[in-house]
Amino acid sequence: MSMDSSIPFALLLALLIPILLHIVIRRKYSSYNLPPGSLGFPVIGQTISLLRALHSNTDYQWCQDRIEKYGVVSKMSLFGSPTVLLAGPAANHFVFSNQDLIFTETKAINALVGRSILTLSGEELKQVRSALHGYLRPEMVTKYMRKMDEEVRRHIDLNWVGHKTVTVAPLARRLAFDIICSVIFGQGVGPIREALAADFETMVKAMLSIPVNIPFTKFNKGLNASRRIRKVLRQIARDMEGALQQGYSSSADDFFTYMLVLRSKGTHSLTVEDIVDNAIVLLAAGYETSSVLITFLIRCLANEPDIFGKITDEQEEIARSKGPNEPLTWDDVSRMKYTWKVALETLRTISPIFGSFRTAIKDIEYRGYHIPKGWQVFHAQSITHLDGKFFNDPIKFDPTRFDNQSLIPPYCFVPFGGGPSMCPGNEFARTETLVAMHYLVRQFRWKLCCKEEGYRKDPLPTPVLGLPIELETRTPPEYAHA
Ligand code: HEM
Repeated sequence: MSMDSSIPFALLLALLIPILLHIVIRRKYSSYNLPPGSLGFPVIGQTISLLRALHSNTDYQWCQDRIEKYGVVSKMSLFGSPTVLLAGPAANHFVFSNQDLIFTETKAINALVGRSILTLSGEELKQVRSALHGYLRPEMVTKYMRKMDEEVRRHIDLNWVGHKTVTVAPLARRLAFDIICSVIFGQGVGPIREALAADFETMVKAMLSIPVNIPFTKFNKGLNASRRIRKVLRQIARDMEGALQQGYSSSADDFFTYMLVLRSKGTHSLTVEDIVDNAIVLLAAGYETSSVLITFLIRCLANEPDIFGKITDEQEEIARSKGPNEPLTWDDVSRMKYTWKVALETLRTISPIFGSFRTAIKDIEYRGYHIPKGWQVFHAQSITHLDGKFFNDPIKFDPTRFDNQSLIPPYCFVPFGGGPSMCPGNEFARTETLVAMHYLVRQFRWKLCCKEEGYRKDPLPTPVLGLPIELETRTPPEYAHA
């Protein structure tokens, strides 16, 4: 076929394939009332357009455009699967409480994090969920305060003090990683933690990669990193198991001991290998999201001097009630009410998690439409955060919205999700963020180096330059500790 004659042929094919696909789907699901919308071009569907929107941070508008065209339930095709987009408070309630919609497993996630809360189902998932939620419940977080306080001070002394400029995003990632590492398995500072930090960065990048396991692909590097992480954690878990068997271990604050004690009581039946897999998820889920909150909170404060001033006043007041070098306590953190409202407003305006992908494990009906078994749901949960129907003047940064949280309509503010899979780490995230802000605002003032710096979703919000800021020291470090 000559070049000239192949062009009309390709055009014809481009026209015919969606029509054929439409006919096949119509036939297969003739008895179903499928949501409105088009599945687009085979395999690709709307994937490229969504990825482009995430990258340019226009995903909110992307979803709104579809909602205006088709309503709050519409079908499309994403990452090779027929998908239904669900948005709005009613959809949030529906998805969070629906046991027949499970997190979509990808080949990459399965390979990288093994048998964990993200991939288990049925009774095993219930057991793991209850154990993890128990490990992160507020009474447990009170016990982790001391380590959080130590890690924040160490981090600031090492990375902020004496610097004229710092780049916030990588520092916030490292701080959140150090905190969770020291809490979860008591891994102190040193070469093991350094190696783990590097391997986690590589593994997390591979979670959304194309699962092609040939040398030097993102996925291959992620797999190798995940193997090294497993080896280190397995050894730590075995050491803890040994200590427990010999009666040496008195505390169950570290995740391994906590899980091994629960197993000995018959609460779950996970192997050491499974416990390691879940520790990996806990670590990754914890530091990825909290670091986004800390980063954007720092950015918001640079843009809002009045709010910065009020937070400083609140933190100074708390510091005045403490002795020199006295670590923060749970009571101190409970008094940081205004600072937390500012953090909530940060989560509203820049939610670390835009949405999630779930898979229907049986036919489901929503608002009169069918979601067939095996289809994906793209749940754009945070779209309600910026909807003027629920938040007056939604673009305005206004922490007073959280003065009376009962006025916020149900399922409209959901940064931590909801229902049985609601983020168990919310108290942990709140505490570490407030501890970090206490020491930062007491010691420094800051300005953005680049006022126009935007951010993209990668898939979590990431400032394009990493958020460089100019620092001015307020209180000399020797006085800032308490
Ligand atoms: C600002 C910080 C955080 C945000 C915004 C956040 C947000 C979320 C969201 C939206 C979900 C999914 C809920 C759903 O779709 O049903 C989730 C799940 C989860 N998060 Fe967080 N998270 C944060 C911090 C943390 C921390 C610090 C930890 C651990 C220490 C953690 C551990 C988890 C785990 C294990 C799950 C899976 C829960 C399950 O499937 O039952 N998160 N988080």
